[in-house]
Amino acid sequence: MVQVLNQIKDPEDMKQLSEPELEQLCQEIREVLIQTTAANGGHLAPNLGIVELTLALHLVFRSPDDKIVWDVGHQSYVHKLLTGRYEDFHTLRTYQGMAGFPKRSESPHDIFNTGHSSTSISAALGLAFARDLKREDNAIVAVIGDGALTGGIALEALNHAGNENTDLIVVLNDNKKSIADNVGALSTYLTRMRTDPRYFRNKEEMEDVVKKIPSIGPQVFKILEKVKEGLKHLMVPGVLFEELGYSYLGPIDGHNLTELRAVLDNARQLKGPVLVHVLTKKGCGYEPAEQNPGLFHGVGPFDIKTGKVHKSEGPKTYTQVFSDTMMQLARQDERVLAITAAMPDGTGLAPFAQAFPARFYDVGIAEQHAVCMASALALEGLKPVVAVYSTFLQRAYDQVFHEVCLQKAPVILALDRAGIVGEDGETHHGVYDLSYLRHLPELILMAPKDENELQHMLYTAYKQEGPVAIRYPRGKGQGVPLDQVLQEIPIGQSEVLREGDDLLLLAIGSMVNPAMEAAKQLASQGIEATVVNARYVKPLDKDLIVEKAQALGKVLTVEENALEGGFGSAVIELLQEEAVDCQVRRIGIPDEFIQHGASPILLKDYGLTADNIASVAADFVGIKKALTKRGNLKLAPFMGNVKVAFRGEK
Ligand SMILES: Cc1ncc(C[n+]2csc(CCOP(=O)(O)OP(=O)(O)O)c2C)c(N)n1
Ligand SMILES: CC(=O)[C@@H](O)[C@H](O)COP(=O)(O)O
Ligand SMILES: [Mg+2]
Repeated sequence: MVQVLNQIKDPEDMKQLSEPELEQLCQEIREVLIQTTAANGGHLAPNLGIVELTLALHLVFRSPDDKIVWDVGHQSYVHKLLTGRYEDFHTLRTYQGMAGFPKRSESPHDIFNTGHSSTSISAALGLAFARDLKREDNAIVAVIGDGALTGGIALEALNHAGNENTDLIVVLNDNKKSIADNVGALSTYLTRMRTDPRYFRNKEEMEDVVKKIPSIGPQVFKILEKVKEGLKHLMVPGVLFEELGYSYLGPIDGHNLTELRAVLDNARQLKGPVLVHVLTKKGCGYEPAEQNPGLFHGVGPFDIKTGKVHKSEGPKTYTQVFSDTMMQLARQDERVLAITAAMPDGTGLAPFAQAFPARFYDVGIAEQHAVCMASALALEGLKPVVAVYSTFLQRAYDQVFHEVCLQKAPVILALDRAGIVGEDGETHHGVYDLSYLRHLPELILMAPKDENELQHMLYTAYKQEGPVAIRYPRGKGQGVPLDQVLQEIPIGQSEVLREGDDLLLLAIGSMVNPAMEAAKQLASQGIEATVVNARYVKPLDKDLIVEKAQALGKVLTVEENALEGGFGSAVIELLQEEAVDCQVRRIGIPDEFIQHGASPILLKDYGLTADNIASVAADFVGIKKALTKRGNLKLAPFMGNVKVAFRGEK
């Protein structure tokens, strides 16, 4: 029963609470987190682990004047609950409800939008410089996880800030976990600090160390006396963060509110960059999440009592089929390697990692490095597959261009979560890859209509001697039978699924089956569509598209990608180059960001359904009939006839 949390309309309200009330608040927050994510899904374990730390931050600092930046932002639920959003929290991650990440539009306490990892220190440094330039006097705090700290941009900012004289606090939330176990030398270093008793010098030892510093020692000691409580947390000089220019406080027990408050209070008083190292337990307070923080990192609806995630029946996911095919290829060819940027489970590479540990690389949250490293491996004759979410490959665009395509390196980019991903929302939808990849020379770019085609495409990619990207959606496949023998799909060859005289429905990837459905609906209205599964965005099946467009005069392209520069754009460019006299309409994502919510709702919103394809197609063909009646069959020059339609627009 919530008694304290509902009284907190602003973090300042917490400052009146007694210690037992604060304890009660922590408990209530954990209950609300569990109940809400059990119903809606969400990032439970990261939030359970950061309850006391978030309370301490809001008790010590004065948000929003003091600015707290949450890295990734998946752990900002507690912050949301403490900043006046308890009443609406039940709408978390639902359509038109509260976002699962910080949003400036949602609250003045959300200082910087996040979702993609490792930006908090850069953002905080920018905020700190702005404060200095404006001669303001507020604290700036970046809260970053040990996983996010493996990201290149975090290290770039850490490097920069350490050499600057500006006041900035970096709170490192170290729970030893990224989504899976954290990786890398920094992570090993942090683990050593957690466990090696030499790092836990007591206060007396510290006093001795400081006093012994020639000439300045006693002075420094006097200053440190002022921050007495924090003194016992001061690390010996020489540790990494001190060397980088930070005053290091830690490691601190991240579940001890009193200690956290004392140390953060000290951090607030120190000048220059400060790093507060906080040790937390991911999933703290809910046994199933403590036992399996990976599963409860980002979890679907589950049963609170048993901790069992609600089963969703149905066919294998695209990810599972990708995973199985990788295993098959790896068994046949020892040159096949798998690379992930901190997502072994999400990308389906965990079984590969188990079976072929020597051929598996988890590079941390380092997409740029993953792609560049893959290029070098490929140039050495190996067969690297970088499995990455479409949205996160955006981080490595330049590596795809510079390291992979320019050198014609036969790297396979397996882009999972392409298209609308649902509840994670605008930062995570993978709706730009066709646009940001298709203009790169040398790259072959494909998208399967179903999971069976995915396995053949992966095999086809494996057979190539240049770079290939395959994009496929989040979630279940179509439930089609999977061929036992992998086959190459000729490069640039599309597939005619249905012949009709009234228009060409030209679809790519996840939109092929809705297009076929639409064709069936149209047939019942007397409209016969030719349906083509394009398969390749690059190279396009030029001859077939030109031939059909010329013959039918009307082309409706359908894609789960931004219209700007996407598949439909490629088709328009082709038809214009070939001076084909026809009309084109496109269905896809318009020039706006897509919010969060269940995927079927969002797909419907954007007209990415069989019903809407049928309705746009019927309208398209209807125009032709009207023109014919007026005896005006002559179509204007091609470009003038391009009509973009989405959301059933007439
Ligand atoms: C650029 C980018 N790559 C990958 C991800 C996926 N991702 C989200 S959270 C996360 C792990 C973060 O670990 P950490 O920062 O330690 O936070 P924790 O969940 O442990 O609190 C990953 C890999 C992402 N959000 N952004
Ligand atoms: C915060 C983050 O970026 C990931 O945890 C992401 O939410 C995972 O998404 P999937 O659930 O699609 O694996
Ligand atoms: Mg972590």
